[in-house]
Amino acid sequence: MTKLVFIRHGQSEWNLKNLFTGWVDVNLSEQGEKEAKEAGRKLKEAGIEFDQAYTSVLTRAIKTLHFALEESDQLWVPETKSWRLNERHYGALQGQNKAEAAEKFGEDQVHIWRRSYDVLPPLLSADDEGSAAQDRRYADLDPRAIPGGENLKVTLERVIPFWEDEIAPKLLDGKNVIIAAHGNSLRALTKYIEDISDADIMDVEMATGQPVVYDLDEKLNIVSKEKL
Ligand SMILES: O=C(O)[C@@H](CO)OP(=O)(O)O
Repeated sequence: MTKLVFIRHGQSEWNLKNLFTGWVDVNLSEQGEKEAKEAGRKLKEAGIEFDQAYTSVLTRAIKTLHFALEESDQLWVPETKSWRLNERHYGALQGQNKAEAAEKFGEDQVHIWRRSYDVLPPLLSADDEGSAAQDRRYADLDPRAIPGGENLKVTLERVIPFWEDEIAPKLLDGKNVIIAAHGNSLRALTKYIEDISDADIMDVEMATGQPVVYDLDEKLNIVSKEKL
């Protein structure tokens, strides 16, 4: 049996302020750091040992991974960072307050932007201040791959190639894997591996800093799922 663990980063400074975050590289809040360390203690208690770690290129996920691995005495575990595990890009909503946006555009519209499978948020253009096109960490990416805003469908379409090319082969090789990422990149992966419908995925939420542990058989079928 192979173990696959998803962990959404601990609370970020912008989760705390209730701001749309997406690809904006904010830090963990104090509470978020505690959540990440607590996750590590739970992983240790459960005796889960990893062979490979994956995370995004965003600080809040990377730090969550490191705190969790450090607390479980596994900071040495090899890790790969990829933009493909980034949070969904929230386009021109990034930096806006979610409650204020609901007042301005209506609760329903904001819910559709946040949880519909295929409705895009208002987009950011490549020359907008804050576009990822201006950010050195994406310099090697084809500029056409840099999003101006993503829905869950587009997020899934850029996460899955990374799953298929990098993560699934490790699991098939019997390696235990941890993925520290984001609410929506992990919802995309959850949808894919659990075969959740476009409608039902709207109701799936990931708690910050809570490890979700899957046992997978040799064909990567899910044998069990447990939230620590
Ligand atoms: O702002 C974001 O980037 C995400 C995660 O915090 O928000 P939401 O849960 O609304 O998709």
